[in-house]
Amino acid sequence: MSTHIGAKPGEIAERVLMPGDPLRAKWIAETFLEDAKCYSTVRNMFGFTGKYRGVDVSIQGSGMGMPSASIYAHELINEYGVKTLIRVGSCGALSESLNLRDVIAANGSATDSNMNRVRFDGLIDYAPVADFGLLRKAVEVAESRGIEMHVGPVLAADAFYTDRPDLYDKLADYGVLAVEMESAALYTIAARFRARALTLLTVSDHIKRGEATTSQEREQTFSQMVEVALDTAIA
Ligand SMILES: O=P(O)(O)O[C@H]1O[C@H](CO)[C@@H](O)[C@H]1O
Ligand SMILES: O=c1cc[nH]c(=O)[nH]1
Repeated sequence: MSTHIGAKPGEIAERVLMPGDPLRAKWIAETFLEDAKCYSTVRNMFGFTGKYRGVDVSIQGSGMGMPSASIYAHELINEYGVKTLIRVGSCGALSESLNLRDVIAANGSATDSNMNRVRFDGLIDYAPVADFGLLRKAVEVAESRGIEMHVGPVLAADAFYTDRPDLYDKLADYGVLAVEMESAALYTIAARFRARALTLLTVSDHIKRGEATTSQEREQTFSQMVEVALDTAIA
């Protein structure tokens, strides 16, 4: 057991999908894996391991925001030997060219989080980026499945409810596709500990148009993103 994950050594696969929502983790495990077993219920942040096309894959909820996701990424890599982490999250579209349910691969992650300012003494604006091999594979998988993949940078924000919508507009001007809350921390921790990480997102909200999916849809309907993530994880 690690501090926040209740798995025994060997119970977590080298390849892990990480949704923020623990109930999305349960849905993914029950819907897409064979012989899925729950290895952790600590804090109700469920984790499961099963087989996808004969390969061991785990699904670990990571919670909302970078402090929570950092804990799970750190422990998965350092205490359980995880090598590949693919976040499967929801996001709010900033770009007018995106629609609800579009799938995004985040090649890089801007952030308003202070975590990397502390890491680098405020001297460096570290650029958290996706693992190129995983990104390329995800794009190939999406193409082969006929899924349009939008590749671009996202914002990893500390706040879900922002006081600065003007900054969202500015980021959109600079090509930032969407906002979510974990990718910068995931990319940074994976880089630090020599693991591979990618963030895939499904547009659950459109910030400019005020469109939104329901919480049930966020939990149980983002199949295209999950299938791309699973095919990428086992490639
Ligand atoms: O759907 P998940 O993976 O939780 O991701 C997004 O949804 C949560 C906010 O509703 C944040 O965690 C954000 O990053
Ligand atoms: O962080 C997030 C996730 C989904 N939708 C948003 O608007 N923000």
